[in-house]
Amino acid sequence: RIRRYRWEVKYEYRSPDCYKKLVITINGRTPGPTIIAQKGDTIVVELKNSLLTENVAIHWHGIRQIGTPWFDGTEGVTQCPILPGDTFTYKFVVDRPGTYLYHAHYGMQRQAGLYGSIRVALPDGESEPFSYDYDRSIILNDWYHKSTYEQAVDLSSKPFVWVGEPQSLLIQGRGKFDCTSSPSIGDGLCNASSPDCSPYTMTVVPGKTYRLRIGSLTALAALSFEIEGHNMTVVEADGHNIEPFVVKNLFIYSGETYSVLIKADQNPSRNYWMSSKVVSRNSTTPNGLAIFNYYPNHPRRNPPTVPPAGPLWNDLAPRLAQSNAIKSHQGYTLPPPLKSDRVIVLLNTQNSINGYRRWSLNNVSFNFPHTPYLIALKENLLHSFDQTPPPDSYDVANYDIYNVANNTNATASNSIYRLQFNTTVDIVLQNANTMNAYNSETHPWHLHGHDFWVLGYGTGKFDVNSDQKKYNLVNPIMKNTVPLHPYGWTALRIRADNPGVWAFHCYIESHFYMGMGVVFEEGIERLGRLPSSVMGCGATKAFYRP
Ligand SMILES: O=C1O[C@H]([C@@H](O)CO)C(O)=C1O
Repeated sequence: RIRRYRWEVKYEYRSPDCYKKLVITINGRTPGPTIIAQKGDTIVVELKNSLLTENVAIHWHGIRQIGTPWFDGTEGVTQCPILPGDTFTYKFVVDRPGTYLYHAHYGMQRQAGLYGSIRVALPDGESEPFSYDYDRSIILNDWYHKSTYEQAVDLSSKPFVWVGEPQSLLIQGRGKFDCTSSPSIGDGLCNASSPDCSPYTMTVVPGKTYRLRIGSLTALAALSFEIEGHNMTVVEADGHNIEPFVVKNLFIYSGETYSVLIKADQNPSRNYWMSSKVVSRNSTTPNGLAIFNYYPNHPRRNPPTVPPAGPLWNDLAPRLAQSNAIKSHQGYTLPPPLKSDRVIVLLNTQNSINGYRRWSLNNVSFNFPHTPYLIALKENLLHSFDQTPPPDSYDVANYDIYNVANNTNATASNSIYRLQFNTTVDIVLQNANTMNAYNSETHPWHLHGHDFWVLGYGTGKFDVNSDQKKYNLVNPIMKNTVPLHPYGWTALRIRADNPGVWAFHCYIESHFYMGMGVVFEEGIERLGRLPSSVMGCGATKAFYRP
């Protein structure tokens, strides 16, 4: 079946957390419309860019784009940006059931509000290994009052200006900024009586079980999410069924999706708080709140209780425990190949390069190319990017991950990793100290075009000989986004079997902007002609035939 959407993308004034600012909407909405489809459907989105003076591109997060790598929507990697006034048509197949997302993938535009959910149902006659009465989706987000332009200029300045902690947390596009907390906002910009300025409400019928699909698209924050007084049974992660486990609060990193089952089995005469809280950073951002409304109570009636405080921001142990608890559901996820053909270890560091603050992998900080890689490779425009491959490892013996390193040898480059088609590749993410003493941060890493097996997490420096022996090769989960914990490592295995060019990057908007990503190419020679609609920029102008 073909599902067609016609979207117009625009800047409009909104007050999602009571503070009025320009946000990007789709057909007037942020979050945008939910795409609801069934496995095997073809999604066609005709996107009109009405941003007036700004380009755009949309990434379909978690959809592998098998056979359509040019519609992955990653500006600079798979396509030229969509110019203001242009209409671009994305067309791709949703080949697996599960919970996915979509969002802008141009600069840091995602955090301006251009995002939404994708829900893919099973084919008729098939059922999940769990049951529920109703299906709902929410997106968790954080929210800044500065525009992405101001942030981009700040981050690119000498000395750099950090974006800081977000002003609010949003649940399904709604939050509450305390207008009185900032006396400088006295000019009507902060309006607690705006109709936008009210919490999201999820209404439930007592006794029923809800499948809640939760996605996080925060620009910076790692979150803990909970529903006061209710346990959640986690059953799906990034589109894969997992062995169910029960939590009071769910840790969710930007770019991840989970399905949880919640039974509305508490005292039905009142409402309950839904709450999100920043973890892993000593944040000043107040918790995000929404209302879990038991029908027929009034949906706007506040719960009679103080909202849950959430876990301690700096308690790493329960976060590691949750990462380690996620195992694939027997019979639903293919086991990984037992050996890999290549191991790429990526050391994550914060660096100073020519006085600019950057993030690097193995001392190489990613620069976007002027010509999208997919087109450069297919059309043999190899002069358009650095052909020296980036390194497969770092100086493991001599690098101290626990100290501030001066990294004087870091460079910036737009080179890419070329993987041999149909090989098995291990990627080990290695965390380290930032440029501040005693500080290592959580980084959510997202891979385009693939799901990877998560073979393990560890603390300290990864050791090829001993740590590989501890890999879970029995029931590792497959995901597309995974946390790298402070001072830790995360080991992934992929099959390089999807012809195309794929970004792999930290999901923190400002970090990817500051160079925290790499790009993989595989099997490019197997692809047919590229659609001309993805061309027209950089060195590809000559190949564009409308
Ligand atoms: O990239 C970053 O910069 C700041 C901080 O290191 C600046 O001092 C921070 O927390 C980041 O994640």
